[in-house]
Amino acid sequence: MTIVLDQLAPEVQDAVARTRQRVSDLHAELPRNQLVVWTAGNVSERVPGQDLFVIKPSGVSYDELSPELMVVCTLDGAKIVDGTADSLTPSSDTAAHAYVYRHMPEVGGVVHTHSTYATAWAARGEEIPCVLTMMGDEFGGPIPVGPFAIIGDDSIGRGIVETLRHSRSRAVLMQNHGPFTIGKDAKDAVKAAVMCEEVARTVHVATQLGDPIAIPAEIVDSLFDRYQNVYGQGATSSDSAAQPGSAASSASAASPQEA
Ligand SMILES: O=C(CO)[C@@H](O)[C@H](O)COP(=O)(O)O
Repeated sequence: MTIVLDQLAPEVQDAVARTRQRVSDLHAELPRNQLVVWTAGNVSERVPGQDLFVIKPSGVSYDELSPELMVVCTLDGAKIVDGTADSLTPSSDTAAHAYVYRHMPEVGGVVHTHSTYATAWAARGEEIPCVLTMMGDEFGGPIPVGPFAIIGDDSIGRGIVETLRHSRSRAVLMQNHGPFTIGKDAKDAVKAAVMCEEVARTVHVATQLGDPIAIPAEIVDSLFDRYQNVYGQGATSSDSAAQPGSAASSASAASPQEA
């Protein structure tokens, strides 16, 4: 059945418009944080309460992106009639993002970059060991490597889900490709992409100087618990809501159906 945005309920159209604005704005964070060059990388966000998500169009310059150009897709990765030109195709990673949304109901945002240091670890197929308190805080352990996967079908999404399902990390280094991150919303996933690159760079520098010292598992647990549950401006703020990967989110997440 063809879904036509203009024919959806007014509140759904409003939710789509707000998501388009957020996703468009967040794309500016990728070049601003030096995570991408040219048109590489992409951000998406689930439309709250709907089986829809918003993602950038493929191969369009970051300078030209605007809310009106953000493409609206079903969770199968099919573009709906969203008011953009039929010729405006969604990101080449749309199938991967869609797979994550279908299989990880707690995830509200997905980001992919080719940030230099994280991608260098991915090129070696090596996980980033947890040797920084920032990694314990943000990722709750090492940042894992996902399998080599072909672009365009479910392979990347399957690799992301299979890897992150067994990890507290919200970042995965897809081998020979680059980092994909997840979050409770797109902003949260962008933050994970920024943090992933930062720790990839620092741990790389550390390995050039000698052998980094691993942080004991029980201390990683306590760092993760404090940062996820106590850090910041109070337990009621949205920044301290259950994160994908945290115990709270795992407890509430439905079982993946198709993996
Ligand atoms: O690595 C890839 C393809 O997986 C992408 O990051 C491209 O670099 C950007 O693709 P579009 O989102 O513009 O299609």
